[in-house]
Amino acid sequence: MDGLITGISGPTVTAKIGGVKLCDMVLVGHAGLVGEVVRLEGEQAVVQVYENTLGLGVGEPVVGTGGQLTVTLGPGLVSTMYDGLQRPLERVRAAVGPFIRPCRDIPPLDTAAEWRFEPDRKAGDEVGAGEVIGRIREGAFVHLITAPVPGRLGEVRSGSCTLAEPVAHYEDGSGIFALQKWPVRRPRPFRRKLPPVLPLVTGQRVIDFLFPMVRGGTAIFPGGFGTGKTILEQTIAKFADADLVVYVGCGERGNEMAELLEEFRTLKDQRTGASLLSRTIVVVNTSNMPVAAREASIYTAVTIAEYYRDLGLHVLLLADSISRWGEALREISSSLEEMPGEEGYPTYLSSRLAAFFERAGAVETLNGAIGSLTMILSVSPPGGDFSEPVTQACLRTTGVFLMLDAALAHSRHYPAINWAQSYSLYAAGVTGHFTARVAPAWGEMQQRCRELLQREETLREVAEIVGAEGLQDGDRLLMMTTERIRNEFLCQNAYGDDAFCAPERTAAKMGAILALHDRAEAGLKQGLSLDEALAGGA
Ligand SMILES: Nc1ncnc2c1ncn2[C@@H]1O[C@H](COP(=O)(O)OP(=O)(O)OP(=O)(O)O)[C@@H](O)[C@H]1O
Repeated sequence: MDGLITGISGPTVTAKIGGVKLCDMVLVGHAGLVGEVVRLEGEQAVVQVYENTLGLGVGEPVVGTGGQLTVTLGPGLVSTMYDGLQRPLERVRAAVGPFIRPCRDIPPLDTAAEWRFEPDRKAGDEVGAGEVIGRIREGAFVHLITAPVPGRLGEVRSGSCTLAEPVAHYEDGSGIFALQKWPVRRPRPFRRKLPPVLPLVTGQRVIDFLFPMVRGGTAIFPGGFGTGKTILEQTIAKFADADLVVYVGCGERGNEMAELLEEFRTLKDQRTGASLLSRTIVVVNTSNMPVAAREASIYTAVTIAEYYRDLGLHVLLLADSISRWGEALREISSSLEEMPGEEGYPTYLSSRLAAFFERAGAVETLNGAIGSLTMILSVSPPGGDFSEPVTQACLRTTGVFLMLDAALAHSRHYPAINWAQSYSLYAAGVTGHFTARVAPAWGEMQQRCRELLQREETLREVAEIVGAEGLQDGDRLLMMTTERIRNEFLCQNAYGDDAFCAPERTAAKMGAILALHDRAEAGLKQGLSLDEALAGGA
């Protein structure tokens, strides 16, 4: 399966090569750049190259690998920062310096590191495909080492091992390794999908209280330039109630990713007290990296997330921003001279995004455990126009829509989530959970809060005409209460002690605001003036 480059157009390369299939991974040029076959016409293959093609020449070799683009999965993924092709960036920097260039000899997982293998099965046991034969502990996570094919075990090790050597052998001498490779475009299998009903606490009051997330759900927050997308993604990454966080920096600034890593190293996980990095995997494809590799980074990240989900964990995938992936699809599609769809995006944009969102969910794994993969993705609509194709395509498939409002951001109301336009399709189910477990009045308070904010919307128009003084005392009280809701409840400074708010405190805060409102309202009914009613109620 060797061929030759016949043409190059940016990241798209045509090659004369036989025996390759669609989506096969090929190595392009003398440098062995990683690419994927995206079109086949007889012996002519069109290859999408995920690395910088600068200096690549016609006539250079193209070598088929006989398989698809894969990720390597196993112990050692956690705390690592990868690029879209799963190169461990810190080890690459140590080897070749800060400017990454193709280097195939640095494996994604450190094959020299020692792990402790605890066998579940012994020599002579008959095992089925996918059956667990032992486990390796990586910090708080337990990796299940499974048999790739059915057979009888000839030898099973116990104790110290590296990823380079087999932890067990079949009777025919073939080895079973603790690491496995999985094609990124193929969703990992599970026994069955479960309805996502358990809340995912983010620690952001506006989300947990008004637009709750569930484990296994999907959320997007579109917002124009500077509306706080990155800060919101990072705050959720720090405080969300997930076992593991996979954070994808897709086409964003490199310095933001560097700061994030530095912060994660020093910050502690609320639940375990360990460093936040010990529950985080970062996949970066910063704005200066090849655009086409954004496609690879998204799929690499989701496959890693699925692998940890299959260990029975609640995994949260955060991507900032999904629009940069959309832009990459547009660029790739135009270099392939495909028929453009809306605004130049490929016609398959919606189906590609929908298939990606389908990989989220709560599942019963093949081993009978319950795991979930939740996705919270930021969207950067150009010019803050939410009618653009990527936002619209995401809207059709996501359960939570958090609209970041430029006007709120300009008035420094953060997180700038517009409470009138956003929604959560999971709210009904999750409210019951919070009502039963956190505060009996949760559902009722949520309802009242929504009503107050809605009534304020109407009153605001009246107040603009007659002035606040022209309003009746009852209406002025309502305006005062909603101002408190907005400033003290919906606003949350990501840099202070208030960055995380547990559901109990969220309920207490809302309870206090509503109690004050009720006392003052009762005072008004008894004929007190607003000032007297507020003083009496305070
Ligand atoms: N919760 C918050 N608390 C305090 N400040 C915030 C909060 N969210 C955002 N900000 C402020 O808003 C600024 C812009 O936020 P951020 O960089 O996340 O926006 P963005 O939407 O990702 O921008 P871009 O479109 O450039 O990627 C931050 O530098 C910060 O000062």
